Amino acid sequence: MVTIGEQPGVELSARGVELVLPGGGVALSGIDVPTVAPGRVLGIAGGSGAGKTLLLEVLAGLRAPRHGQVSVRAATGDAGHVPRYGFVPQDDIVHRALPLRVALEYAARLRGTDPGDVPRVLDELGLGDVAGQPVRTLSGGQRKRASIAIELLSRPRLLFLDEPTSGLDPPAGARLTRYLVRLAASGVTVVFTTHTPADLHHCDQVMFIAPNGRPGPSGTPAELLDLSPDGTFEALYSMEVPQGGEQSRGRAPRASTEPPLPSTPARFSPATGRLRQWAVLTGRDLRLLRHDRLTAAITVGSPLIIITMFALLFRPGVFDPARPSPAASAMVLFWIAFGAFFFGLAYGLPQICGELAVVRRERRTVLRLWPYLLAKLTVLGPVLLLADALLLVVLRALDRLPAAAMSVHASLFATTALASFAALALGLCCSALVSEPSQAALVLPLLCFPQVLFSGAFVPVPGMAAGGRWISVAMTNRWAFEALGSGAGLETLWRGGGAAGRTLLDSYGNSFGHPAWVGWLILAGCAVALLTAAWLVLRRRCPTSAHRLSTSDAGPVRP
Ligand SMILES: Nc1ncnc2c1ncn2[C@@H]1O[C@H](COP(=O)(O)OP(=O)(O)OP(=O)(O)O)[C@@H](O)[C@H]1O
Repeated sequence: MVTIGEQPGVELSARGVELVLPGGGVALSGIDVPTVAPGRVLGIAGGSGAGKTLLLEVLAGLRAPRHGQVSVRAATGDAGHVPRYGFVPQDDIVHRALPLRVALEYAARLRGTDPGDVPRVLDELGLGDVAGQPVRTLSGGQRKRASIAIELLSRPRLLFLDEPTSGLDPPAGARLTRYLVRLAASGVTVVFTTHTPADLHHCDQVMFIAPNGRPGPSGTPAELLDLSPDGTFEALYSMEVPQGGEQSRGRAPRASTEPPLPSTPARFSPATGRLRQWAVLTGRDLRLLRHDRLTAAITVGSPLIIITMFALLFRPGVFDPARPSPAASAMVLFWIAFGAFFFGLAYGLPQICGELAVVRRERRTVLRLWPYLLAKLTVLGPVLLLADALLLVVLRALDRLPAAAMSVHASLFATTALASFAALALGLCCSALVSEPSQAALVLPLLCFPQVLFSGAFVPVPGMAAGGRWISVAMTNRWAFEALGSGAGLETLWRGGGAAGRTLLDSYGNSFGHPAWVGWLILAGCAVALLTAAWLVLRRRCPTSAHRLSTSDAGPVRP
């Protein structure tokens, strides 16, 4: 039994891994991973596209192999024990707008670890001097170390790193590899992929993946160099060994020239429950807005610009019961409905796609999706409510809305608020579906057009073709427009509006005949359904790991 501090070490091995890609191609076949003892380093090498990342993901439990078995065993003899593990992806994925220390503090809180540990981890990785800098201003090598720092916060016992030295100059790469060796000497089992043969000299064990995911040679660096026809690692890249070939016998513990890192046990909060995650994520979203000034300015500024445009566009007095202007009153209400929809959609669309990689990474360890989505609503909801309220107050103050009882204005506000929330949920759902903010920008007009065309404002629902009527049922803007019309008493106004009013009453039929709360129920239902859809999309796109991090380090093994 091997125990590090209060934590047991972790042993990793795999046999006969075969992985099939979604398209049906076999990416890995017959791959054996030699047993990596606690506190040892395994380097995975191979040509570009050989399957190193895929194998790392299989070992980390992020992909299920078609055949074969991965064994991750805490060296306690307790089969139900789940070791803490970390996965550092190839890209340096950290919120770039945040100062490094702040980004790490939020990562620590999310994982239920002590944010007070952040300075120690930063110092260990030589990042203390740049702790206050926004992540986007760090060099490539510093960002790589920042990415590793995030995983170290939860003191993993098993650490996977995908090409940690890529993009670094040779001395920086060597420093990072030596750091990993020291980390291993403190009891962490380290597995990393690399394109740099020099990295392999630092490993306890090395395995090659031959082209097309076939098994390559494996063993200690010395054994492999003996095997190599020219005594270099480079000659082993294309070498294939028969399936089930001899595995590494391992080697005696390495005598490190540098002292191992301290292995003090981490201080964990009892759990990162949903409520705590929601609070941390809400704080982080607020902080992101604060540090990303341009986004904050657009968030606050765009409703102000739209409200100003509405104020300039509409004439005053169209709701005057003595001299109503029926067609103009319908247009005012439609554009209010569309404004509320647009605020919500424009806020929601950029939210997830810009940080999908971060979500994916956090999801592998601790992130729960409902707290994540609810944090977005918590931060953006009040801004939306404020924008909707301001829209109505300004238009009423300028006599673009009826001089009616408070209850009428409350009804209009409830409609715009629900329309905005439904659109926000639509925006979040589409944001989860696309991969890039640029794609989200392309989706914006595609989502807006049908909401204008099929809202029933320009072509009243009774006048639409059958297909259009069906589509209009799915348009939140239709229900918002009708609820606004009902709440503002559009039918009563039009009855007193002479021939023009009567014509409109005929063409709009029963559009405003139902009470506003019917529209509210539909809008609320749409918001819940779209938010659930966003959750489902995220669940599919951001899988959890089979050995997902348990911050209490005592949960059961997941199947
Ligand atoms: N999601 C996917 N769908 C289809 N093919 C994929 C997917 N992920 C990886 N592949 C393919 O599987 C093969 C192995 O990919 P992998 O990323 O593991 O290679 P790698 O050895 O890490 O390469 P590199 O060193 O260039 O990063 C590649 O041919 C890649 O195109």
